[in-house]
Amino acid sequence: KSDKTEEIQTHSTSLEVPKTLRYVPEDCKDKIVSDEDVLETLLKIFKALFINDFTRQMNILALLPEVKSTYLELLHLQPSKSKITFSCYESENMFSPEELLFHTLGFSITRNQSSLVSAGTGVFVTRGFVPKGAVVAMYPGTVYQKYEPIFFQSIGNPFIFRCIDGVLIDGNDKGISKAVYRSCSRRDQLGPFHMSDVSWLTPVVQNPLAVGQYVNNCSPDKAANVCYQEFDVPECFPIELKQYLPNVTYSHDIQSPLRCVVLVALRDIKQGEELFSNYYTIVN
Ligand SMILES: C[S@@+](CC[C@H](N)C(=O)[O-])C[C@H]1O[C@@H](n2cnc3c(N)ncnc32)[C@H](O)[C@@H]1O
Repeated sequence: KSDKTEEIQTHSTSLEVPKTLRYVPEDCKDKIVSDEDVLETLLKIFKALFINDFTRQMNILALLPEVKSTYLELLHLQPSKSKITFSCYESENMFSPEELLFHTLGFSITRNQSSLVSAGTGVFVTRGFVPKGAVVAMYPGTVYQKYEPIFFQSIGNPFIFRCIDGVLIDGNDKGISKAVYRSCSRRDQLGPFHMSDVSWLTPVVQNPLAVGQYVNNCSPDKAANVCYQEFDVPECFPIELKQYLPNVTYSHDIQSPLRCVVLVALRDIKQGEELFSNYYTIVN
C-alpha cells in the first residue's frame, strides 16, 4: 500500500489486513457532517451521562442527611426545589451507559466477536437504529502530534489512527499505550474535574460511544457503513463534561484544541449489524 492515497473507496480492494489505520493526503477535507452536529450529539449524550452519574452519587449521599443539605448548598439549589430534585435523585431507575445511549440517541453499540472469521472483536449495533449521518462511536486514545515520539507505543500496535493532518491517536487499551494514557489523564486532572475518561481502557466503559477503535475494516462482502471524522473540542466545551472525552494529549504544553475522532454512519444501520469502516477511505 502506498503511504499516501487519493483513492476514494467504499470497499477494501483486497483481503489483506491492514496493520495501521488510514493514510490520507494532508489537504484532504472529509467532513460528512458539520462540527456543530458532532458537538450537539456529544453534548446530548454527555449531559445524559452526567445527570445519570450525578443521580447515582446523590442516591449514595441521600443516606446522609447532613451531607445532602451541604451538597445542595454547594449546587446552589433552592431549598424549595430541593425536595422535588431529590425525589428524582432517589429514583432507583438508573441506566447503564448502553441503556442511556439507547434512550438518548436511539441506538446502542457494544463490542462482540466479529462476524468476520479471524477478525477478533468488532462493534455491533445492539439496539435501535442508527440513521445516516449520525455519530455512532468515538475513537479513544492518546493524541500525538506528528513530531512527538511514539516509536515504542507503536511496535506491533494495530490501533494507531492517523488523522488527515498527521496527528496520531493511539487507541490501544493494553500495555505501554494504556500506561501512557492513564498517566496523561491523571496529569491533566484539575482538582475534582477529570479532563478525560479512562474507563475505555477497561471492559466497562463509562462513555458507551468510546469503542470505535474496535471497528473492523470492510471487506469485499462487508462494505463500510461508517467513516472517521476529526473533531477538535471547542474552548466552550463544558468543563464538567470533559470527564467523558476518551482522548488526552501526550504533550502537556500543547496549545491546540483536543483532537477527537468520531465515526459517522454512511447509511442507515439496523439493529444486529456490525460496524465496518474503511481504514484507507476518504469521503469528500
Ligand atoms: C483496529 S484493530 C480492530 C479490532 C480488532 N478486531 C481486535 O479484536 O482487536 C485492527 C485489527 O483488527 C483485525 N481486523 C480488522 N479488520 C479486519 C478484517 N476485515 N479481516 C480480518 N481482520 C481484521 C486485524 O487484526 C487488524 O490488525
